[in-house]
Amino acid sequence: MTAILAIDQGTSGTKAIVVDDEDGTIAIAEETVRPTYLPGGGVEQNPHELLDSVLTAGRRAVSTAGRPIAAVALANQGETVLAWDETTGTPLSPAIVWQDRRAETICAELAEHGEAIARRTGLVLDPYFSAPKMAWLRRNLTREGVVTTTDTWLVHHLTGEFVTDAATASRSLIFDLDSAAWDGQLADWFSLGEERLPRIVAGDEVVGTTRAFGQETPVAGLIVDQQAALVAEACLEQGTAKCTYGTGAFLLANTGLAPVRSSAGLTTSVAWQAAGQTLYCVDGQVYTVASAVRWLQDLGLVQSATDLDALVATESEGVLCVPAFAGLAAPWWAPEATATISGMTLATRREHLVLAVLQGIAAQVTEVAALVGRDLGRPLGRLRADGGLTNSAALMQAQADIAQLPVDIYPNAHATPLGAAALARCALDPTISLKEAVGDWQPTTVYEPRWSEDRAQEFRTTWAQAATACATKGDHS
Ligand SMILES: O=P(O)(O)OC[C@H](O)CO
Repeated sequence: MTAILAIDQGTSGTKAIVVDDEDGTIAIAEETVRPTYLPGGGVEQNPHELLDSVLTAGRRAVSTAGRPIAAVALANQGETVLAWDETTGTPLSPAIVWQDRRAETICAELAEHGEAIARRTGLVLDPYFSAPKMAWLRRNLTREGVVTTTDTWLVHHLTGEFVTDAATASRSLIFDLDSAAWDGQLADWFSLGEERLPRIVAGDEVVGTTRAFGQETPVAGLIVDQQAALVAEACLEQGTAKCTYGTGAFLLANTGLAPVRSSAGLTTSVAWQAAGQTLYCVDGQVYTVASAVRWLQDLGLVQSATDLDALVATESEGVLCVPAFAGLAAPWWAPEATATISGMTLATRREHLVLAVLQGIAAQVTEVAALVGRDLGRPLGRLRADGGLTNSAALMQAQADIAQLPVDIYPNAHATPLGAAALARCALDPTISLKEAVGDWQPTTVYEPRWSEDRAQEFRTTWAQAATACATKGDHS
């Protein structure tokens, strides 16, 4: 019986679970964290709040589980950065969240290197990734201390080590995808050449030990949250794909041992490093999903995400939403794009707005899914889905309808921590394969497309035109 504490430090909250290889998930604790949205596209978090949430949720889960834990695993937001003092661990800046777009100026200045950066990193020169944010932070906030992604800081607090995992490093724009190592030339371009960068570790590596959750325990299973969900959903073979519907939606497809460069405007990253191998994935992003629902809540149109299905209209009556509340990612890469809702009349009710937002999210995921299929050389046959918003039948049905794909709902609300836990299990026992650590799963629900192909195609065409209009409206170049 081996119990693992797996912590998912996400944008809107931190979830800690204790998962046992015999009894499954035996304890869950969650802490909300609140990003601050600033004018000009800034999105920040209080680092103390992040650390407190990790410690509080982790300790509560361990205490509820009431049994010793063999390892602590940590999934992180991927591209969120902060400056901190390496001796004391004290934060020297707010955490600059992945949704923050203020590093756009940094990217614009490096435009002439855009192609070379894309070739070497598999990413697109966009403020979403961590290096532009690190450079922006250095220029505007502080030159003191080290500047890293949040995982490095959290793990330093737990273990005293200075590390990040290969998947997180691959989200930076200063990481060479083929050699899976930091790239000095790229770091120079971002004026980060003098920075002390963390040691890159594998997902199945024990990086140190912590006493933060009781007795001394190894820390292993470091990974980006999206990649962790890819592991949990057993997307272990080339060509398998999942979409997580959280703060944003992230569709990732495993491309195996080959870092396939997207010809379709998607990004390529390390999926995970384990058993001495580096696996890669291609991914597309919808920046605002739960954030878009939160916006509906803030306007008083819905009370909570659980209201969506009760309030949604059956037909949108021509109301169309492009939910680009924090710019548009793949394949538009338009950080300045803003959301639009069109087609409203005096007969438009909040139910239509709710449906339009849900359809807008599903349409954006659909465009990404189609491009993933292009990069894989064959269309996706089905879509595995996890994340809090898979609870909305209206969203999932819209997804199946618009994408014309069956959507398989992952049966567990904790895909991300489960993926990190699987890697930690492999770290504790290298004789276990990742496949064995993950196990099989059956969808709780399968949403089959109900729309005709023609209707889906017509909707996609209209929506894509609206998205392109949003993307070009924000383009001042
Ligand atoms: O915090 P989440 O779960 O919305 O995920 C954040 C993403 O990984 C950002 O790239």
